[in-house]
Formats: sequence, structure tokens, C-alpha cells
Amino acid sequence: MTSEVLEAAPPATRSVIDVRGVSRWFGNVVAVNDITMSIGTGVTGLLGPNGAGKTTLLHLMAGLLAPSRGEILVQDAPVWRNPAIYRTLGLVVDREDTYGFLSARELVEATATLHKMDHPRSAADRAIAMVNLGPAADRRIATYSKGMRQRARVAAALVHDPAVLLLDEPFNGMDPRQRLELMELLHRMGEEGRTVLFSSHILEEVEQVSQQIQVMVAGRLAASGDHRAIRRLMTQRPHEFRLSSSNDRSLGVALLALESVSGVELENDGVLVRASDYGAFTAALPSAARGAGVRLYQVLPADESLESVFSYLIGG
Ligand SMILES: Nc1ncnc2c1ncn2[C@@H]1O[C@H](COP(=O)(O)OP(=O)(O)OP(=O)(O)O)[C@@H](O)[C@H]1O
Repeated sequence: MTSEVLEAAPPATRSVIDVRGVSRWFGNVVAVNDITMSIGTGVTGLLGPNGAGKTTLLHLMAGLLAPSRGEILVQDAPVWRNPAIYRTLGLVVDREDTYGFLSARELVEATATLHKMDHPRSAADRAIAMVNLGPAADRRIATYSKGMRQRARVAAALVHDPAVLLLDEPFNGMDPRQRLELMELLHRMGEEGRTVLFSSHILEEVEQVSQQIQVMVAGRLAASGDHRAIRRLMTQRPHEFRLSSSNDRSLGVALLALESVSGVELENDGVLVRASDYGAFTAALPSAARGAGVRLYQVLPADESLESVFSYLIGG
């Protein structure tokens, strides 16, 4: 499985974004390494740890960066050196800086004017309503919260009603309510037949919004498919847990009898358990402890860092 892409399920719809053997390097750094993927309509999550190359890939898709190798098509047209494609695309970059002296309405309207829309004012009103920024739209952006600023940028990216919307870490810095609102907006846009691709380094976040997930690690495409299949790939793998209980030795003995456990180690203040199957182990643990007459105090994954999950996925 080392460098092979784990194809968990075929894309649900016809391809809108076609990435064909694309690489991009900066000097010696290979940010995107020979990626081939197709993204259909609806919402797709681009999941990967920091530095995986997500931003670079999104910028390549938006026609902001030239591929060092390969090509990207959006609706069958190449994106690089093709300004006409900007009508089709909206990009929300992962940056805080927006012109703070403008109001959201001015920013969004200016963007509509740049797109040479016939009625920039009404297009701006529509986009602002879509992101629920109405009451604050005439205040200076400098006075906004992080989440509001993000929504102003989303409105600017949406103003020309693009078929494809790309968002780089759009949930960063949002509070739970703003997050939910943006999730609903992305859902709605996907259901309307648009192609929405957003990046994130949080699996739970991606799962909540998108059926389809593309996983990137160290510049490469590590896995691709339906969110349930990706979750399975990430959970049905060797896993370590640190447990503490009323009697660690008895617990250790009981756990060794489980088929899903491949090793048990007594530590100073607990037990380290190696489980061959995350799902099976967590399901069996409570009754195993009960059966041994042991009270569980704490169950903590010992290797839950996202990096360890990803390095497992790419066989590292
Ligand atoms: N303009 C550039 N010049 C040199 N190196 C770059 C440039 N842009 C990106 N890189 C490098 O390419 C790699 C991928 O970066 P990229 O920002 O695309 O990753 P990412 O997945 O978006 O990560 P993050 O979530 O941290 O932004 C990193 O090693 C980064 O340092």
C-alpha cells in the first residue's frame, strides 16, 4: 500500500476538476508530487496535516500558480493562463488580511465590479445574504470578528455565482455557531449542483461537511473516497491506548484474551495496550473490564496524533 492511492469509492458525479499528473516544486521543496484526482459536483474535503501541500494544490486549481508538471482542467478547460476560467471559479484564501477600511458590502461589490458583472450592487446584496452578514455589511471589516471576516471573504468569492468554489481552511478561527452556518452554506451550494472543495487538517470537520474526501500527505494523494471508507482506513489499524483502572494487572490479563489485542504492557501508572483493530477493541473493552471486576478510570489513545494516522495511511 506504500505509495498506492487507496481508492475507497468512485467519485459520485461527473468530474468537474481534473488534476492530471500535477507536481509543483519550489526550489528543492516538492509541495505537490504527481497528483491525479478528479472532483465532481457536491462538497469534497481536502484533508491533510500542515505542510501537506493543500494550499499549493488549491492555488494550482485556481490558476494562481503554474504547475511544474502536469495540468489541471476545470470544466474541461485548462486553468493555467486562462483568465476566462475566473468566471467559473471562486477562491477563499487562508489569510486574515482583508482591506479593513472597507465595509463587507464595498469589498464584495468591488469584487463584482472586477468580474464585470452587470449589476454589482445587487450581486453583492445576494452574496452577503448568502453568508448571513446582512446586519453588519455596512460596518468596516476592521471591526469584525475573525469568523465575520471569513464570511466577508466567502461572499466576495461567491459574488459572481461560480460553479466551482475553493476554500482554504475556511473553518479556522470560527466559533461553533459560525462553523455550523458555514457548513450549512457549503452543503447548500453542493446540493445546488456546484463543486465545492475545502481544505482542512481535521477529519471530524471534513466528515461533517463532505461525502467525498481526498487525503494529502507530504505532497502526495494518500487516499481518496467516501468519508466512511476513509474513517475505516484510519480506525481499522494498529492502535495504542493508555488505560488506568482499579487493578491494572487484572485488566491487562483480561485484555490479552481479546482477539483485537496484540500486546499489553504494564506501566508505572497504567497499562499500554496495542490493539490490532481500533473498532473491535473499543467495542470489547467495557465488558472485558467488567468481566474481570475492574473499574476503568481512563482510556486514552496513545498515538492519536493526526500525523501518526496519516503516516499509517501512506505506509510510513
Ligand atoms: N512559495 C513557496 N516557496 C517555497 N516553499 C513553499 C512555497 N509555498 C509552499 N511551500 C512549501 O511547500 C510545502 C507545502 O505547503 P502548503 O502551504 O501547500 O501546505 P498545506 O498543506 O497548505 O499546509 P498548511 O495547512 O500548513 O498551509 C511546504 O513544505 C511549504 O513550506
